[in-house]
Amino acid sequence: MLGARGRRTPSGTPIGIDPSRSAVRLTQVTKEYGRGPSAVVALDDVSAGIAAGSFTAVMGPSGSGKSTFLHCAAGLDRPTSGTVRLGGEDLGELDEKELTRFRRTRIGFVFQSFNLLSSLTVEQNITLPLRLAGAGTDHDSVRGVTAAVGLTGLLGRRPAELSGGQQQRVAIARALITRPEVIFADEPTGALDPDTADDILALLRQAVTDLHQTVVMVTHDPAAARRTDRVVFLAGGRVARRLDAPSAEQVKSVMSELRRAH
Ligand SMILES: Nc1ncnc2c1ncn2[C@@H]1O[C@H](COP(=O)(O)OP(=O)(O)OP(=O)(O)O)[C@@H](O)[C@H]1O
Repeated sequence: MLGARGRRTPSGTPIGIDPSRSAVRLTQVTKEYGRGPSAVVALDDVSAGIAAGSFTAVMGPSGSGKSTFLHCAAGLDRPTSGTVRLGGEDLGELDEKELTRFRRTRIGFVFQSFNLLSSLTVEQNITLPLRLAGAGTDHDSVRGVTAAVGLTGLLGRRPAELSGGQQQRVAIARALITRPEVIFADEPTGALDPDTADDILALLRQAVTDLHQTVVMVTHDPAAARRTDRVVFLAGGRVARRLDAPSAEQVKSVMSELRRAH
């Protein structure tokens, strides 16, 4: 059901999530931009695991390393040192071509700005990852995914003929179509009004609960973080706190603490 929060064990772990099985694991990841005195350490010896089948938010003050974390975890950027394992694969061992193929077939992305191709129809946008991966289009799964995200009847439209919320639904359908091991979302509700944002969060929750996907989302919004199973807080490029089954109030309070401290 849309918007349903997963049931939890007494310890707070959502039922269905196996915390011992990481979909993504970062081990001692450091990422430096630039060299010498002007070098910036965006991630500083970060170790973190994302449980398979969980919905995780990454939060932290501006400049704390959230985007860098997401980019390194998703193989969009390479750490300066440390390892990232996703679905049993050490991303550092893949060359550029293998990494590109890995991203296309095993990872889904959702961005704040939707990143749809304006000249393609909704259906063509959704099936693009399959075509890029050289896979055939399975019409049943396209119908299944478009129905799940509420886009039935809009497949022939172009992005400019859709609302922001509908465009983000297309982006989520496009991320789901390959049944990736992990979906990474960078501020997916940042450009949407609160009601539409809530619908999109419900959809991401549904992908976790009903489709058993793993979703990792960077957000600034405590109301969005409240919908997740766990929040990983970064501060100064390090993991500062973790919060399971977070309430918006708890998230706000940790965020104020971290802003004061950094
Ligand atoms: N390409 C880059 N070159 C140099 N420094 C960078 C680069 N990208 C990020 N940084 C720096 O790395 C640090 C972490 O940046 P990052 O974008 O990961 O933080 P963030 O938490 O996502 O920030 P925000 O919430 O403002 O988007 C910041 O100090 C930033 O200025």
